[in-house]
Amino acid sequence: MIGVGSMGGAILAGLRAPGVQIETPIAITTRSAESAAAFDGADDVVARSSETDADANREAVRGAGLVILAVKPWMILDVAREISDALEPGAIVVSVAAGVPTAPIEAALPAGVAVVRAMPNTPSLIGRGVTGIAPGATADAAAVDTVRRLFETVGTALVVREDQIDAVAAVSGSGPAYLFLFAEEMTAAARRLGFDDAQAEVLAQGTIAGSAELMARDDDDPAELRRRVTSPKGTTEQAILVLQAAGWADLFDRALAANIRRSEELAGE
Ligand SMILES: NC(=O)C1=CN([C@@H]2O[C@H](COP(=O)(O)OP(=O)(O)OC[C@H]3O[C@@H](n4cnc5c(N)ncnc54)[C@H](O)[C@@H]3O)[C@@H](O)[C@H]2O)C=CC1
Ligand SMILES: O=C(O)[C@@H]1CCC=N1
Repeated sequence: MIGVGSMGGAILAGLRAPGVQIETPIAITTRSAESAAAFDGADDVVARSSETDADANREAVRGAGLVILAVKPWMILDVAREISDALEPGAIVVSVAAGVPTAPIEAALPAGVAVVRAMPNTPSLIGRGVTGIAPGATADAAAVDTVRRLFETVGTALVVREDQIDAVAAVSGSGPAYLFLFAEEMTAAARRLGFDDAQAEVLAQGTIAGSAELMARDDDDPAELRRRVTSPKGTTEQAILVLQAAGWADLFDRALAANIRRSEELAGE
């Protein structure tokens, strides 16, 4: 894995969780020596720093059947070119970068290397990720299956067409941030109602976490779960009316469209 920041780190933590069966050691690189040193002593990870070792990325991919590129979108092509001559023939290269299509990555790599795009999210850290996977032109069904199984070890994986990956990023890739924003705002609103920080955290964040878990476990859809809270002529109804009057449906459409526009821009940067 090249790049072990927020997203790479979440995938790595999910892969290292007890019960996950994966061939080790996992070779990783980070930019700083300090973040690589955080893995000193681990017997399942070999970490290198690209800052202190110019060959770190090439060394990490040597002999690897599966390589995950988890650096920033604007660095993906440089890193692909950098590791190109060290890749095993037949290796699978997965890019989790937002925006960057498979075609330029394929062009930066040797023929015979399969490129697959994946759009994961940070709940992969706790084995609850959602990942969209799309093969590039060079990836066959076996390569897609390998990548799907990899991401299934850290959550749920969905194979989509590449032209749907930006939309996956807008919904599930970025999705955790929308929920955390909701949690921030609800906690702040609870504080403004007079609760102290600890109380506001329990009331707001405990409710969001419990509701998410209920939605995950209950077969009923969110509309039905909401109905069960919203007594006719009750209190919830009044709050929902205020929220809906703010134009939520349109707001979500506009937010997701802005997200997709940024992916399209990233493709050209
Ligand atoms: N953060 C998220 O929730 C998601 C991020 N992504 C994608 O994941 C990628 C990484 O994003 P984040 O993890 O958020 O960024 P980040 O900044 O937290 O992590 C980037 C990592 O790349 C490393 N790095 C930088 N230059 C390097 C080099 N030359 N060689 C080796 N490692 C190098 C850094 O040390 C760091 O570990 C992006 O392409 C992003 O679009 C995709 C889905 C969700
Ligand atoms: O914000 C970003 O660009 C990345 C892609 C999806 C989630 N985080």
